[in-house]
Amino acid sequence: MKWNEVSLSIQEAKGILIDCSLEVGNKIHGQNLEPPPPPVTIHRPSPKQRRRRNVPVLACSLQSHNADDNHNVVGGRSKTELQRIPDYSPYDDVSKDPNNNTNMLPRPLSSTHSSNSVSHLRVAYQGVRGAYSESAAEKAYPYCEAVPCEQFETAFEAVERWLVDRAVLPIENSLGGSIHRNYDLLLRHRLHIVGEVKFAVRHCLMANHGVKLEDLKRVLSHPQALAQCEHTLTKLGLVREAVDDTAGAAKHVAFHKLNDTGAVASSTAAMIYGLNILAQDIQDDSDNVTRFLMLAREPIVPGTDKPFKTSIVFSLEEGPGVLFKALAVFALREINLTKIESRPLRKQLVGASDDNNNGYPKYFDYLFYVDFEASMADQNAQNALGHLREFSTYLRVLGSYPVDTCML
Ligand SMILES: O=C(O)C(=O)C[C@]1(C(=O)O)C=C[C@@H](O)C=C1
Repeated sequence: MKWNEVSLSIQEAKGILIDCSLEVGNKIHGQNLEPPPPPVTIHRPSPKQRRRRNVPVLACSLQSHNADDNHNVVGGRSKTELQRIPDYSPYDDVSKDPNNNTNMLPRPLSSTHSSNSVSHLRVAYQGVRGAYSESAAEKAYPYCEAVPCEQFETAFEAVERWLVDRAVLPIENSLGGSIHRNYDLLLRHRLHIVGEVKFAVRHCLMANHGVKLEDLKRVLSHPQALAQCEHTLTKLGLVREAVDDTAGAAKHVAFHKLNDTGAVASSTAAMIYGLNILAQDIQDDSDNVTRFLMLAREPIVPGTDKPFKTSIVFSLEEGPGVLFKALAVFALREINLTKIESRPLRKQLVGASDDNNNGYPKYFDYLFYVDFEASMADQNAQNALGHLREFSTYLRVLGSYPVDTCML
């Protein structure tokens, strides 16, 4: 069995696609996203727009001329068709497809596409200008046009609808833990992880000029940022209020000229929105790192020339020791796991049967997300997934991508 044969069946893929086609109506910074126009198109910024950074996504209908997106017609079929029927990818079990024709597969990105060499890309991130996610997008793709999105889901949709080329979204933080919403969205959408970015997050407490620390009664920020500054904010006795992103908090405080409210955000956000920094490095631990995922419509070809990591999601039959057995497939082959996360399994997403637990309905089924240190180009990793597949009820490779070894 080949690495690309380990994934959900075509039937299951259909289920996910149908589900995600129902999810419409999100907004990219105030603009309603219409259902995808036929044919699928992408907004290519004019040279003038390209010079203006952070232009929010506009649904418009110019054809793509991006070298990276040259798969509009694949094997005689338009990209539109390929997206409506099962989303072909090297991760799908093509051997189960009666119409299997590898010529129809979109050409995967090469592993260099995930590296810093890609410029002129439009990269979606969640938040407004000055958000940590914007900095992470710029670290992942220097010279890219970073495109702000209101919600995580909007960023996923923007990639799927060819409005942008990539998305960079947070997945875990060394102090605050996992960003569960993005784990759930990874399953619901059919994007591929093509890279990761680790970003050192250094929070500042900021307020309008003239406002002193003792004037503050409350503080606004993203829930993750508030959690990362728990001790400091408790010591200061500030009431915490959660908003969509850290830079959005700074913008709100500045825009409304609040004089009893501060924001927890980056020094970049303080500069952009003209706020005064009252305290620096207020995170509970100086090692505060957020890991972001780089997402694309197509996977990269995994390599063995540098350290690679692979992310998978699976579910298991009920029974004693099944999780132990699942993890043993990696231990037996000396493959190191770097992350394990469990999330509730929503049956309609993976097409699982409505099974009973000794006659009692079962409410608590789980999906397991695992990251391991190996490339899917490595036979050892392929063997491990082949083994796991023997007793998993669902298995999908989310991506095999280079490890980020450079901290910013
Ligand atoms: O609000 C921001 O600035 C973000 O980029 C989001 C986010 C997150 O979701 O975890 C990213 C990094 C920090 O951990 C705090 C917040």
